[in-house]
Amino acid sequence: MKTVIVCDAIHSKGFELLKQEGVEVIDATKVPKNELLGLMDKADVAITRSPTDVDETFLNAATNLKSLVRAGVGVDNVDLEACSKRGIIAMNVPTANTIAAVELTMAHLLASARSLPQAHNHLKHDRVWKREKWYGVELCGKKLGVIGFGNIGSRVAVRAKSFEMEIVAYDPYIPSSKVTDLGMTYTENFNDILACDFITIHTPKNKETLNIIDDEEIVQMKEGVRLINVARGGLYNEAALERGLRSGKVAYAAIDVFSYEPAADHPLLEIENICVTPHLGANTLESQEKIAIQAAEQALAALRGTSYPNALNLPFKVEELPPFVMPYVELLQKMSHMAAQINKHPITSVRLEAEGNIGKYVNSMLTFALVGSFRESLGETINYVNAGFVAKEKGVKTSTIVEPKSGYDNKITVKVTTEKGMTSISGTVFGESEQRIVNINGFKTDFKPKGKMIVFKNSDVPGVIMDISSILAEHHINIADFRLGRDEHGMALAVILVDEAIDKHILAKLNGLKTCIWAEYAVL
Ligand SMILES: NC(=O)C1=CN([C@@H]2O[C@H](COP(=O)(O)OP(=O)(O)OC[C@H]3O[C@@H](n4cnc5c(N)ncnc54)[C@H](O)[C@@H]3O)[C@@H](O)[C@H]2O)C=CC1
Ligand SMILES: O=C(O)C(=O)COP(=O)(O)O
Repeated sequence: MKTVIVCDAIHSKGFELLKQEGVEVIDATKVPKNELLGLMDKADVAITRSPTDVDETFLNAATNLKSLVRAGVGVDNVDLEACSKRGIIAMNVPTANTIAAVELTMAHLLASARSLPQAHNHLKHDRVWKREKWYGVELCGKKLGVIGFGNIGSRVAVRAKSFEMEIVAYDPYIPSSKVTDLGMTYTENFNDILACDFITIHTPKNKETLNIIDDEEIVQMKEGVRLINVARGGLYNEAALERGLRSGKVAYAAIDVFSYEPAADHPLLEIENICVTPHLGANTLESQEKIAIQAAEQALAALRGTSYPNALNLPFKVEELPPFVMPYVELLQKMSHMAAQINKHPITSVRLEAEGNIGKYVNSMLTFALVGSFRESLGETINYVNAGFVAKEKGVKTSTIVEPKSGYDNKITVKVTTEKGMTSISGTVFGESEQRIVNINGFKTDFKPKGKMIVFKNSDVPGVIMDISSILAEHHINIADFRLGRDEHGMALAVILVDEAIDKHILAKLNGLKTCIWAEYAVL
């Protein structure tokens, strides 16, 4: 039975869904992280949240892991490259907690304007009624700098605009119209953000965004600026933030995330003018229910191998390939698998050539050629995630090229080269999905890439078909189809589709025929 391990707390609906589908579920949500490693070898799929670091140690323990679902957005604590090298498909659940994080940001924005937690504590815990101590500022008319205008940042901006704030957005990876169409200001100049009254950040944490706000930036900010971070700890350098807050340059900070978590002993907690929450961005009932259901659905899809929604480390995005490409990728994988079967030697290069519109997708398609080519020697251990790494590790050269049309609307050719020579197979798709192999090593042919087949190269002389059919008849092998291609140098290549499997003795007999140059067997 397939096993899913749930490493961090998720809503019970996620557990229910997994159990309902009959998979074994290990509930490791209360297991200490050092003991979790001891359970990891049982899991085919793991569901994690931010408390579980998916690093080399975790992955070394997860010897059977095939997929990982991060039940949330941020994957800064998931080593995607290490997953890819192991062929583990990593997915996240990118939008189910958007609103939860947006609304927490709004709460922090308002709390920072009016020092809500401090006023609350003063009254409730100190029992002091001192209205004059708690003068805040208004959001209305103030500038809000938004760093990162994705799912969360853009929605925070829309809500803040309805509070009559002026929005200035910085995000070099989006078209400016995404901002300007909303009547907001788009800037490429980070100084425009530093000139704002409030600044909120909503980017992923990576090399580029780590410490994006440091001492140098704080110096340039307005006196009394207010900073909000509901994205990731470390985007604002925490030591610099502490200095800014202590000096009064930063009037207030509202922080949900820390560079290390749990952060119950964090130096920022010592500071007065701050509102902190323990990474609550995604913690609404609605969001957790949605995330758990989606994470469970993604885990189940991955277990079935049917799809990998929101996969992060596939070298292509299946959703981005137009439907007409899909039969070609399937065909390409079969052609490459066939090439590797009829030329069973260590592969030195894989080349993909394309003609017609399909040429636009040639780079995304290369992965399928690699998976097909390695399937014969590596079996199920090769997949779309690790194919590129395996090729690199084995020193297999890869290349793609778009060629001018040669008669077909679209045509793809895979050239698999081994130490013994190159095998070239071309194919096309008729109508919406009729896959056909149309050329093998320069010999024209036309057959569906399906089933058991003998590929037979011979001198083009009379009697060959008879010789082949009598050997097959002798072994009670039924011929389902026979396709013959000839060249102008007196050679021919036949593809003989058969109903029964061909063993090595039959193949040896075929190879022993006088007219035979070589005969190989392939199953697609
Ligand atoms: N506190 C919490 O519990 C939660 C935190 N998050 C975090 O919030 C952040 C944003 O999440 P989403 O909006 O869902 O992600 P998203 O992927 O939709 O948006 C991120 C945006 O940041 C932009 N960006 C990337 N590098 C940038 C750079 N150097 N400068 C400016 N912009 C840059 C991207 O172009 C993108 O538009 C993530 O770090 C995520 O992990 C998300 C959900 C809950
Ligand atoms: O989705 C995110 O990026 C979050 O930060 C939420 O994290 P969590 O699942 O609550 O540990």
